[in-house]
Amino acid sequence: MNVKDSIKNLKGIGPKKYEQFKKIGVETIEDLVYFFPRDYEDRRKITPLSQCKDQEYTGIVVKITGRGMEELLRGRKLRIIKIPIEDKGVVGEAIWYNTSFMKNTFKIGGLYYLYGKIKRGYGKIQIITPDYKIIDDLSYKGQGILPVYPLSTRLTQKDIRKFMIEAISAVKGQWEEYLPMDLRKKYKLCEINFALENIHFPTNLKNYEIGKKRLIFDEFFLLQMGLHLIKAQNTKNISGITFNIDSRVEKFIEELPFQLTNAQKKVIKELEEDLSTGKIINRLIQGDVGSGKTIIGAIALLMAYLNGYQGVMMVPTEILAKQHYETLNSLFKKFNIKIGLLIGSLKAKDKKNITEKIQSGEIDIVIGTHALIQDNVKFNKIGLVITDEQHRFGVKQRALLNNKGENPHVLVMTATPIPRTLAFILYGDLDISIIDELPPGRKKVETYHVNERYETRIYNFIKKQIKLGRQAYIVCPLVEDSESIDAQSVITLTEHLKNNIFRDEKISLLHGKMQNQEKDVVMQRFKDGEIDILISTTVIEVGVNVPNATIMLVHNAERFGLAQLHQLRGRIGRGEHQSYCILITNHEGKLIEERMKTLVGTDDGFIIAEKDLALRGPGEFLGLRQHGLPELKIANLIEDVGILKMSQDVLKEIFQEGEYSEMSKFVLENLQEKIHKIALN
Ligand SMILES: Nc1ncnc2c1ncn2[C@@H]1O[C@H](COP(=O)(O)OP(=O)(O)OP(=O)(O)O)[C@@H](O)[C@H]1O
Repeated sequence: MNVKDSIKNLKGIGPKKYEQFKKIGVETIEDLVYFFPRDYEDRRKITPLSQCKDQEYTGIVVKITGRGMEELLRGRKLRIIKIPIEDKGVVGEAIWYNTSFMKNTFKIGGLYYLYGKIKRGYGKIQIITPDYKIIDDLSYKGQGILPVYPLSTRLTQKDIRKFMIEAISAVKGQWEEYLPMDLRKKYKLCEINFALENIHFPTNLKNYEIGKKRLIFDEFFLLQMGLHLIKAQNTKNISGITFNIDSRVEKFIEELPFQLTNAQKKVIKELEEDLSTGKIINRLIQGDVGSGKTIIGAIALLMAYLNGYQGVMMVPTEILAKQHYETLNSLFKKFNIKIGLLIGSLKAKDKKNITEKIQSGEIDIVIGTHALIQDNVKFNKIGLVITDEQHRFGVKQRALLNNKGENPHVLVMTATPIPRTLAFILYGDLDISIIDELPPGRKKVETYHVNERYETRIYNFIKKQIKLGRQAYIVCPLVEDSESIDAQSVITLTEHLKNNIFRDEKISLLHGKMQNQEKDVVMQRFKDGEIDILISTTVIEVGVNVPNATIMLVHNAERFGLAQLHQLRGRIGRGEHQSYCILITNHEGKLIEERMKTLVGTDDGFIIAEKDLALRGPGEFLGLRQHGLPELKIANLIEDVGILKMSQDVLKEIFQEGEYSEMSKFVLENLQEKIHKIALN
């Protein structure tokens, strides 16, 4: 038998069983062997019946001492089948429910191995619905370590175990090793056949660990190999638009009201190098909150413009789109650049007008939201696509925008630091630039974690700040009160504060349920200093830039993710004044305490992101179901970070002598199909 053969070749798999396996994605022997256990049962131990403990799962060796009895309970609905057992003079019962045939299954006087849950009480010892096996003599050593598979169809553990044993032995030794021996030795990775056998039926725990490590490695390695190949493909055959480095860019940078930080300079240099070589750039720019990503985007857009191409920037909210639109207009005052704003809330007539100008090339740079990816938006000559806050857009949306031109350059900007490990997997097809430095002169935001009892004191403090001319944000998790969620709401809190606390201050609210126009007016007034206190949901989370705001008060901080709180805190500390972030939690708990402590203790977004990821797991961390993470079968992004790093090292080593070295050819030839399956699906 071959690993590619259908599982129909296994004894006992008829059309019905086959259908069941198909449902869990298993059609070939290979699929089956790559269907990994979710857990194991240690069936090596045999406990004397007298020493079995209540509720314990264990194996026992017993003699069947008589015929089974059947009892009817609950108005004859429940049948209990009791089989008498005995071990060294101690007697007990094996129990089954509603399966009368069990009465006649056992040979009276026969010796059996039973594995199941023990129940003790009222002087009785019972073993509940155990697995059983007739054995020859008392020297029986148990069944070893048995796999427990995830069950979702009508297949039973017994079924899967049986077919697995058969499959593994049918293709024994046939799994092809793709890793060269010296690499395996260096990184202490076992041979693939050994790994696959020991992940299902480990001879001992050590071999299980060894096998598991190899398979986790494979999963990470193949995934990254796939991304590596996509990246190579993206850049190899298709040539990108070449942007000439224009001295006007240099001049523009010189005339900025501030000096670029070294980190910003480094990223600009990386961009210039990429853009002038004729390859297509696909680059992720990661920077912490307030690190100055907008100016990088602006410089890239300017380069496109000076080379005669249109540029586009897509952002996740209208507030942000408008803010960038204003920033770019003021930055590019000296140039004759036409900038357009395309957002969903424009009147149909204005939208039509803008799209026409985009198509005719009259508009050079477009800033917008999702409205940009509508079918009717066509570009004249697009050379650069920037998406801000990438992970709020799906991968598909990014592709739609990228496809609006002939291979435009792509820059992805994200303000939510993504832990390196995740970034490699989510954006493995992109080059990564990191801005790991804040503009000089920023004062560190002071962060405090308190409970509700401090509210009055905090409100007094806010009053003082407002007297000094500053502004404040107050964030709540809910828009309006909810019966099912016990948390502060924007509407109720605004009423309360207006009537009782801040009678003299100018106070306004902002939330996602308001009309776009209303939101704009409020935001604009806050920017202009006409509002002192803005009570808001997290609509202000990304990108909003009001340097005069110095207070961020978050109610029910326990309800937000760490990365999200860090983003909120990033709204302050953007000007010359000392800023304060106050996190009020309304529930207690060790985990809440630990999370708040992280925020109080550091303002490094990367450290916070790592911690958030570790505490909440990747799905929660990214906050979206469609987060683009591949489904991993055996590897765990948090627990197995060490192996992930190792797989990255191996990848480097394989390609260090070039794509066509003996080593990389060997690995690639053996892997083509697998890479496709894992990485490109
Ligand atoms: N090198 C610099 N020196 C001084 N100020 C700078 C520098 N670079 C950017 N800034 C200013 O810092 C502020 C924050 O920049 P920007 O809005 O680009 O941050 P960001 O990285 O987009 O942050 P966020 O993700 O929080 O919005 C802006 O007011 C910008 O003008």
